[in-house]
Amino acid sequence: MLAELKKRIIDGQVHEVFSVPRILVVDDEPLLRDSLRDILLQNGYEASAARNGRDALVQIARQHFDAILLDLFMPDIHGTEVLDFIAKRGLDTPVIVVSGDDSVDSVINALRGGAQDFLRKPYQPDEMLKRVGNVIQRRRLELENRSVLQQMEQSEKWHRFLVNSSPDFIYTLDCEGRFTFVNDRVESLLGYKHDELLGQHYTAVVFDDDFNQAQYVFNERRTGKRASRYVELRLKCKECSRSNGAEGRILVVELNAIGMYEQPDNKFASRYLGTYGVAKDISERKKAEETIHYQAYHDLLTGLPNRVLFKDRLNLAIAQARRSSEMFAVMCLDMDHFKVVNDTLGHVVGDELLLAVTARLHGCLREGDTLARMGGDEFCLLLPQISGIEVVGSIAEKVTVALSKPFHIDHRELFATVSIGVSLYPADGETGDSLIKHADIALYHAKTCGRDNCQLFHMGMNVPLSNRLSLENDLRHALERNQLVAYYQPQVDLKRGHIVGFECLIRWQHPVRGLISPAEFIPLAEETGMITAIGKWMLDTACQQLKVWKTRELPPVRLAINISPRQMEQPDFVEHILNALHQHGLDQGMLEVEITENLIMKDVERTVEKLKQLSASGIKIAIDDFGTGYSSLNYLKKFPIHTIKIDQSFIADIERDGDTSIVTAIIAMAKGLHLNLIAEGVETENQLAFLRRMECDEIQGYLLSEPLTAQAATTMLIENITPLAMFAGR
Ligand SMILES: Nc1nc2c(ncn2[C@@H]2O[C@H](COP(=O)(O)O[C@H]3[C@@H](O)[C@H](n4cnc5c(=O)[nH]c(N)nc54)O[C@@H]3COP(=O)(O)O)[C@@H](O)[C@H]2O)c(=O)[nH]1
Repeated sequence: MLAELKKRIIDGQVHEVFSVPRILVVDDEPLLRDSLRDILLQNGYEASAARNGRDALVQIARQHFDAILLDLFMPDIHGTEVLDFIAKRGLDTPVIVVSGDDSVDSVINALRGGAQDFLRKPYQPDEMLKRVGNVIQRRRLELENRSVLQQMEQSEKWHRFLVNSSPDFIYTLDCEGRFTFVNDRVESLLGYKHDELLGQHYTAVVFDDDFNQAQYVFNERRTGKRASRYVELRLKCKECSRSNGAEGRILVVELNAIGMYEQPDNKFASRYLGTYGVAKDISERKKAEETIHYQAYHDLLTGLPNRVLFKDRLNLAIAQARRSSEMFAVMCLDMDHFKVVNDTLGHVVGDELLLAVTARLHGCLREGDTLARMGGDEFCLLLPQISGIEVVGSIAEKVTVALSKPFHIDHRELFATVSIGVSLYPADGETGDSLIKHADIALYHAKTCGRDNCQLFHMGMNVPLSNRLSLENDLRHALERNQLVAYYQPQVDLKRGHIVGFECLIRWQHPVRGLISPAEFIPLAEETGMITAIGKWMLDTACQQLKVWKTRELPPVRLAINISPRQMEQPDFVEHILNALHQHGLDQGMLEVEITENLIMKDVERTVEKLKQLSASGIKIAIDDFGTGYSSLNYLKKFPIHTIKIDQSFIADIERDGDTSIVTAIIAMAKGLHLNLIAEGVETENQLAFLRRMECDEIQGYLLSEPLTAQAATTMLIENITPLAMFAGR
């Protein structure tokens, strides 16, 4: 069977086809032509005939032949022109020249013209068939070779493409450790061109500190599971390369390497050629791991060690101090009133202040000290190798001095003080937790001692803390057990000398501890949320008192109650006040609510809305402790405010150093805005005289009266004694 699976290349593509070889017989002599064609047909070929040279050109141009039997001497064109035509068309069809002219020249010309063989007329049919079979077989082998070659080239191209487009650095080394192949990735990863690295020793790219470890993986001879896997190494990028940004860079890679052998399947029986390796760039992963690690141990705002890292350092300090019998200190610092800054000026300003405080605290550290942020406004200092308590004192002093200057943040001048608690190793604890706990207790004491001071822990401090816990417990029962009492401090009109109102001030009649000041339990009530119920109690009590006085037809006075931030936040805050007044049949104008500047600034929009509702109902609104908070004067115009209460610290200044500047400014401002003005904490005749001169509207203070029980306040109203009368004309 001549029909066979043939690979034919058409338009550069290899096509596999089954076909019978097709032969073209070109001869002008009809007898010869026909006999030749018949022999071919009888022997299984497909044969066509061309009667002259031109006919041959037409047929060759039209279709493909597997071989051509070509006569040379034809009347129209010579056989060599047909050969020319075939050559010019780039056809690889084998041609056997069949000619009566067997001169050497003729043969040479034919072969030069591209003929594959020469057959002299007359020929033996067997000889002719053998020649035809040969050229067809040769051509088939050529086609097959070409196809295999093309496949290999294609496959090589693919492999090269895959290796070069790999995100990893792929290389081979010879037995001496010199690069014999590097893929394209080397340029973007290490900054080298191929040629620069080929022939170089691998140490050219290994980071010096990693040489030892590198020698095992770069000289890897093992294959299979025992070969080097996931070895982490640092490679250095080409140093002089400025254009690619790889200069001086270190690349962290994960390397896999195996030995290469002449026969990969049988390394024992074959020669070792070198090492093949793949290096994956894991710099980004390492960076991410480092970030996660950093975040786990540092405070993100300040960059300081966090609680976890501080405890770790503390444990190290304990181990070291134990070995060397040394003393060290733990200092807990808490910023005073930081919450006010955050609540009123916002977290951005709060964060700026924390950063500025951190910077100043840094300036107070010795080498080896650790400053950590434990959360919020709380910092901890670890002071190793303390020679004596006086060192702690001087560091605390340094901190206080460093923070004493104002901070300029967001065009504002802010002040920050800290309360400090200190514990010492080993006297105050031998574990990290006990040292932190005791420094915290000392800090709590510093807070209760008026803030902005430093307290060294001593065992006696444990008691008041437990007191605080029992105080909290007792406060929960204070309401139901009727232990809360309202006191009333008169507010007197300076011109007329009449009592125009009272400020309601709460007290706690504790069964064991006696009368407890609100300064001691109101912050606790705020912290625990109990202030909401206590505030409601105070409002009801004040309303009841007003009702009693109204029923007894005493001169009408207003009562002022203090409102805490948590009360204001209650959704039914306004409703509750209006209901209370309504229930007791009271005129709204008899009640004044006192709020602080800081409370206003906490949530301006919502607060202004609630205050507008109260004001629209006739309830008066007073700003307490005026001048001490962080606020904008803008709200004085925006808010429905009736009264300003000058903070007692400014009134005290009049007496202390004769500084009247702030009071003078506040009075002028209140008058300009037509606001009622009350001076708080008036204790001396001197202060009274000044306030009278400045035409302050009302005063309140110990000079006239301390806060009174309901009964004493009632007596004062009944007898119509005006405390001011005593000072009239002075
Ligand atoms: N949310 C609530 N807070 C309340 C309530 N009752 C009181 N408080 C707040 O507790 C703080 C302490 O109050 P208190 O110990 O009663 O002190 C007040 C006065 O007694 C004191 N005062 C008055 N005159 C003088 C004086 O001449 N000298 C002097 N040293 N102190 C004086 O001042 C306090 C009044 O403060 P203020 O409220 O700012 O007008 C205090 O902050 C109360 O607000 C309550 O029911 N709810």
